[in-house]
Amino acid sequence: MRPYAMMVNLENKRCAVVGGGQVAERKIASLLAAGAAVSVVSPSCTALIREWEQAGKLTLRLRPFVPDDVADAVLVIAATSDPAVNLAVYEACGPQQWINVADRPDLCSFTVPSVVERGDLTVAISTGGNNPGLAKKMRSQLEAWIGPEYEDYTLFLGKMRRRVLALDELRPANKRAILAELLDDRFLHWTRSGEIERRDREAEAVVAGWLERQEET
Ligand SMILES: C[C@@]1(CC(=O)O)C2=NC(=C\c3[nH]c(c(CCC(=O)O)c3CC(=O)O)Cc3[nH]c(c(CC(=O)O)c3CCC(=O)O)/C=C3\N/C(=C\2)[C@@H](CCC(=O)O)[C@]3(C)CC(=O)O)/[C@H]1CCC(=O)O
Ligand SMILES: NC(=O)c1ccc[n+]([C@@H]2O[C@H](COP(=O)([O-])OP(=O)(O)OC[C@H]3O[C@@H](n4cnc5c(N)ncnc54)[C@H](O)[C@@H]3O)[C@@H](O)[C@H]2O)c1
Repeated sequence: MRPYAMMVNLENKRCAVVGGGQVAERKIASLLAAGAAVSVVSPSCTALIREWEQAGKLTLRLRPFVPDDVADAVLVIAATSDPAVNLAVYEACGPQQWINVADRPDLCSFTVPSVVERGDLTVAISTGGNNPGLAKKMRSQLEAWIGPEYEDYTLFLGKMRRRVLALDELRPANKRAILAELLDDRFLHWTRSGEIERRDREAEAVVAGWLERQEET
């Protein structure tokens, strides 16, 4: 199996998590962050899952799993400590549901990567199930390299890209040249050092320079 990596919009999508331990908690945290409509079923759960329930962030059924619990979910995670229950969750799912079985990579129709998040910038690491510890280790190595400044830097590049693409008077080749120049490290450097006004001014100067050059030719 060769996986297909994609970014999924889970806003308001029904997601069922079976189990309420540490693994379920980690998976639930990322589902909630993605705006999913999460329901959890488990006879016991962590304090944080209980807090989420009390804050109205998810629905919680404090009892053992029954097959009907996953009937209307588009995405299902089986993360109990009982392999027989995890298998029963898998068997309760149809081929149209996305299923993750925490202790059975072979049954998963999707697995969860380790993720570096900097606002709209996402870097996902999967080892194809070979060693999740390696994915976690690489995440912390990448986090040291891709610092918090990348959140603002990504927004800056997004804003400039939209601005440049909307300039009807610019020829497509010149738009590409500006976008390439804006990716120069000096703009990252100014974001990192907090020289935001300078960065934005220099970016505008790049755009103005190409507009001028175009008029001359
Ligand atoms: C990345 C991450 C995402 C997340 O879960 O959010 C994730 N596991 C993480 C951590 C982690 N998991 C485990 C350890 C203990 C050390 C060890 O055993 O190695 C640690 C490290 C720790 O906790 O410190 C144990 C473990 N994991 C799986 C099995 C079953 C098996 O392999 O058979 C067992 C043995 C259970 C047992 O012993 O009973 C299976 C899966 N775990 C995956 C994802 C998928 C494959 C990802 C890939 O392609 O690499 C897959 C296939 C299914 C899935 O869960 O989607 C998250 C790091 C998040 C982060 O911090 O960045
Ligand atoms: N995929 C991963 O990332 C990963 C990482 C570590 C462990 N695991 C596997 O995931 C399993 C869960 O790990 P954990 O640390 O969260 O365990 P845990 O013991 O902290 O939690 C297990 C949870 O399962 C619930 N549970 C037990 N029987 C149930 C039932 N019949 N119906 C519903 N819920 C039930 C318990 O109430 C508990 O909340 C482990 O057994 C391990 O094999 C997977």
